[in-house]
Amino acid sequence: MAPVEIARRGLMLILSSPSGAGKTTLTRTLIEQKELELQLSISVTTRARRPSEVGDVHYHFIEKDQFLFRRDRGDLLEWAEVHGNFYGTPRQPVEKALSEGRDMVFDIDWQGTQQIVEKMREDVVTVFILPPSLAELRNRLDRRAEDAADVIAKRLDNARTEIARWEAYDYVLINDDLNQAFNQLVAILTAERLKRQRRIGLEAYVDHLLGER
Ligand SMILES: Nc1ncnc2c1ncn2[C@@H]1O[C@H](COP(=O)(O)OP(=O)(O)OP(=O)(O)O)[C@@H](O)[C@H]1O
Ligand SMILES: Nc1nc2c(ncn2[C@@H]2O[C@H](COP(=O)(O)O)[C@@H](O)[C@H]2O)c(=O)[nH]1
Repeated sequence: MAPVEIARRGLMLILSSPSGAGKTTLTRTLIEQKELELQLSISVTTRARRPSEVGDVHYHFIEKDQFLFRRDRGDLLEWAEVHGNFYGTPRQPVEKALSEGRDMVFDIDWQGTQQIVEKMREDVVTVFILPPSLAELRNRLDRRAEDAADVIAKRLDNARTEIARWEAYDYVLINDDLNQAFNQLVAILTAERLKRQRRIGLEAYVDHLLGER
């Protein structure tokens, strides 16, 4: 017999952390696992592209005037200034995915998370990623070797203020062992996908079940 499919609303899985705690690594690993059927929300940013990044894959890299134009036209679901650059989530792909029952993953900061939670609480699952220590956070940013020393210093300066936001999140993970953190994320996703409120097809399914002879 074919497995029973229950219609479900799409969900928005949001990951935030101080710079270097590992949310990009975790997000990319989630997306690479095709069976998880997650779509990445590709943000617009005014930040310069890192050597390892590909435009329109990791970010849509745009100029500040374009960013402000898109923001003021209402194209962004949320936006924030982070570490001296502008970042925002394009609204249209999110609305399309959710209306089609597909799930999206977001790598955004606490300010953007707050804005999306205010607008769409029922569809949002928020996860804060903590590092095992501040020393390891510094090591990771150094080892990543993608940002200039002054950029790394600014990000480390901001880390304490960002970490202070952990209590606003539904789940908090410590990304010490990457595999463990990844498995914990998948467990969160699995449980959230099973939430009764999201499974809009359950009522019809139960009606059908009870109608059986
Ligand atoms: N559990 C882990 N153990 C060791 N290194 C890790 C772990 N998780 C991530 N890293 C490494 O740490 C560095 C920072 O990770 P990543 O870029 O994912 O952080 P981030 O939170 O997305 O940072 P940013 O906000 O600056 O984009 C990367 O080089 C990544 O490979
Ligand atoms: N509010 C938003 N924050 C975003 C978005 N895209 C990324 N980010 C956050 O910015 C910082 C820095 O990112 P980096 O790629 O320059 O290291 C990090 O906290 C991201 O989560 C967004 O669309 N909105």
